Amino acid sequence: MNKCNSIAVIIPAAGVGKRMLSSTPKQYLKIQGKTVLQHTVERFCSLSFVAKIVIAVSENDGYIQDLLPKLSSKVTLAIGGKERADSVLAALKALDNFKYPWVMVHDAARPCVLKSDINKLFEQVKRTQRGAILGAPVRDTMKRSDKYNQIKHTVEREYLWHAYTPQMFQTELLAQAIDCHLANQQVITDEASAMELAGYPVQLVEGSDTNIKITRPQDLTLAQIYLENSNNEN
Ligand SMILES: Nc1ccn([C@@H]2O[C@H](COP(=O)(O)OP(=O)(O)OP(=O)(O)O)[C@@H](O)[C@H]2O)c(=O)n1
Ligand SMILES: C[C@](O)(CO)[C@H](O)COP(=O)(O)O
Repeated sequence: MNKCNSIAVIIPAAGVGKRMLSSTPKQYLKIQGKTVLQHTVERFCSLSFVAKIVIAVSENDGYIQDLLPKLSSKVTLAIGGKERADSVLAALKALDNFKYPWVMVHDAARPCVLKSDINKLFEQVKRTQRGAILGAPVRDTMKRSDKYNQIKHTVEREYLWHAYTPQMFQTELLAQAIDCHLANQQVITDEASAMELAGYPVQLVEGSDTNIKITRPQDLTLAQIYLENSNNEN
C-alpha cells in the first residue's frame, strides 16, 4: 500500500443465517428501511481508499438483483460457497492481485462497524505493511465448559480478545493461506486463522464493541440501536 492507496473489500454474504431463525437470510433483513447488507456496503463505499467491493452471494440468492441498483458502482458479485471461508476464497479469486495487492474482508452481518474503526485498521496496516484485524479485549470472566455446560475451568482473560471484521491482509497471501488450509480440511472461521496457521504475524487493532455480528434474533434490535447512534458518526 506504500505504492497505492486503493484496496478491495470482500463482503461474505452467502450465508443462510440458520441461527437467526428467520425465513429471510439475515443479510437481507431490514433496519431503518434498508437491508443489513446495504448498511454494511455503505460503511465502505464512501471511503477514499476503497476502490472495489466484491460481495459473495449464494448461487441461489433471490434478493441481490433487486438490491444491486441501490449499491455503489464499486460493487461486483462473486458466487459464494458452502462455508464462509469458501465464499471468501471465491471472492479473492475474482480479484486481480496486482491491481489490489491488499484486501479487507468484512462480514455482511456486521453493519454497525464504525468508519473511524475501518480507517484505524487501514492506517495501521499501511504503517506496518502487516496484516491486522479489528477486535476488542474481552470484559467478562471467561469459562470453558464441557458439553453439559458444566464449567471445566476459568480461562485466563488477560490478552484475550473478540475477533471482529474487517480483517486486512495481502490478497495473494490470504488466498494461498485459505486455499491451503481448506485443502487440508482445516476449519477456518476467520481470515486471521488462515494467516496464523500459515505462520504470518497478525496484529489486533482495538475497535468499538458495537461492531456486533447479527447472529441471533435479539441481535437485530441491538444493531438498530447501534446504527441509529452511529449514523451521526458515520
Ligand atoms: N457459506 C457462507 C457462510 C457465511 N457467509 C457469510 O459470513 C458472514 C458471517 O457468517 P455467519 O454469521 O456464520 O452467517 P451464517 O453462516 O449465515 O449464519 P448461521 O451460521 O447462523 O447459518 C455472514 O455475513 C454470512 O453471510 C458466507 O458468505 N458464506
Ligand atoms: C469472522 C468472524 O466474524 C470473526 O469473529 C467470525 O469468525 C464469523 O464466524 P461465523 O461462525 O461464520 O459467524
